[in-house]
Amino acid sequence: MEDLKLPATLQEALISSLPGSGYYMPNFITPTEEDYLLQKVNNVALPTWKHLSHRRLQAHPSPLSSSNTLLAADLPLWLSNPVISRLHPIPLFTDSKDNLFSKSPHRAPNHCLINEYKPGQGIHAHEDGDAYYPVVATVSLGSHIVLDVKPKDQARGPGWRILQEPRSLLITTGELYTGCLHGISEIEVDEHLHAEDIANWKLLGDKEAFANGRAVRKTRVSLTYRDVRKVQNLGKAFGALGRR
Ligand SMILES: O=C(O)CCC(=O)C(=O)O
Ligand SMILES: [Fe+2]
Repeated sequence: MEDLKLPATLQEALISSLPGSGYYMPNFITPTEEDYLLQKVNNVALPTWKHLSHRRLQAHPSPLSSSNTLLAADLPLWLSNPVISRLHPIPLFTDSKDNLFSKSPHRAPNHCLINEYKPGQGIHAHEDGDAYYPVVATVSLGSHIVLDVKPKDQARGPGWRILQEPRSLLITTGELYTGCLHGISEIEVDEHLHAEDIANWKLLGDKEAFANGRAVRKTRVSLTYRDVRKVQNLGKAFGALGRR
């Protein structure tokens, strides 16, 4: 049996050295679940992938419209379970009735963007913007990667580096979502992986794997779960037309 040791509350997973709210949980899924999810990601029909110059991506249940609206549909079961079902019961803090998505418009993620990066690929510094409620929960599959975070206001300093191990969950919300940019550099080897350089060092699941301060990247897939604010229910839209 592959045992998971999840924190009892989100507070226990807080990356305390960051300016706003970031949470990190190593080993959020098991190696068996990681294999299963990678198989699901890789077995989609080829046109599901959108090819960008430095990564490729899938959007589930579908891409957003040009007005950032999601057509109402459920996430596929393999994206809900085990990730959302495991995150849902974790309270914000002891005795809290709230979880990560309690205050989001749909009280749960309704969208998942899946990115794939080969070694040497990445994503330029950007913000995710207000199409989404400001919470992103990201599961990493297949490889570690380093997320670079920097304040939009450069006067507030150069920023932070978050090391995401394979099978980990990273949550960015609050000031980290709204006040910072995030990106992944286009390199094949991550270096300077030390306690002083990595914001979530204390929370890592396997510090030994980074003992020499460097790690060669493999292909990494990220499942990024969000709650899209605007959802359009086509059934209802057609119903309204029919009544006219
Ligand atoms: O792959 C990641 O962890 C980050 C992806 C990202 O920033 C995005 O999809 O907006
Ligand atoms: Fe992003």
